[in-house]
Amino acid sequence: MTKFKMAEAFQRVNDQSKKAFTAYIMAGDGGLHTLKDTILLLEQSGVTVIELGIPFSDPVADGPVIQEAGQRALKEKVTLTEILHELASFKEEIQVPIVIMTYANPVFKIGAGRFADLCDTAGVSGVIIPDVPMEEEAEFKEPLANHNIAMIRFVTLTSSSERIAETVKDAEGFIYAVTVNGITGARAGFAGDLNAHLSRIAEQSPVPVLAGFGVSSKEQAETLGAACGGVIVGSKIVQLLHEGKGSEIKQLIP
Ligand SMILES: O=P(O)(O)OC[C@@H](O)[C@@H](O)c1c[nH]c2ccccc12
Repeated sequence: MTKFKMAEAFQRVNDQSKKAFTAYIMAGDGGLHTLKDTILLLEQSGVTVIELGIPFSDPVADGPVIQEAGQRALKEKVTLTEILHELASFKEEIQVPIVIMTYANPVFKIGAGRFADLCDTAGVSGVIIPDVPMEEEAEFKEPLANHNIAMIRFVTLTSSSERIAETVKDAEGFIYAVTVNGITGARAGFAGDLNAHLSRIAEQSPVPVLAGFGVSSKEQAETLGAACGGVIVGSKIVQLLHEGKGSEIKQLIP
């Protein structure tokens, strides 16, 4: 059921002539007991997909806002297994598809097979592991595929056209199109030819292409979304939640 739930969510957005909006949050930031309410808030705000980050001690791609959220979550001592158990406990009450964003190490600790089983029990639709390149994805992807859970791939600004073609071929869930070189977090602006890059990927991709890194306003979401399937917003949402301003999240969605 799982990856199909995500495909249905994208279809619904498309039927309304809208673009997808994926919200990233850090599991355990504010305590694991807040997870359900945060997910329900995002669902009510109108997000299409939730990317649920797993705290990790060495988050190489995370910018300062996400790193700090990870530090707060690590202080709560929440583990990948606990997060997936917690998710399983209320999965019947949420509609919005969930994608788990974790570095490879927490998965290695429990094993890729057990990870896939726990994701399945938690009703997870997809998985993003940013430190696992396509060449090494098989050991994670196969057990996930047995449960119809998508393994999401990245395209970056420096990916060659051959690389892009290879990445979108058999892509699952969506393509994560990274909009800047570097780490996550707000940016003043984007490269002038970014929209051309995004639409080139979107033309070839069988699944939606979502642009992420540095998107922090509704205007940016609109501009980038015009060239592809939509956007992913992380740092801005993590910041708003931390400041107790979760009710403002809906204003970011075009
Ligand atoms: O925070 P930003 O700039 O809005 O970007 C999303 C990003 O934080 C989220 O998708 C993410 C969090 N950690 C990551 C690690 C790698 C790739 C992506 C991520």
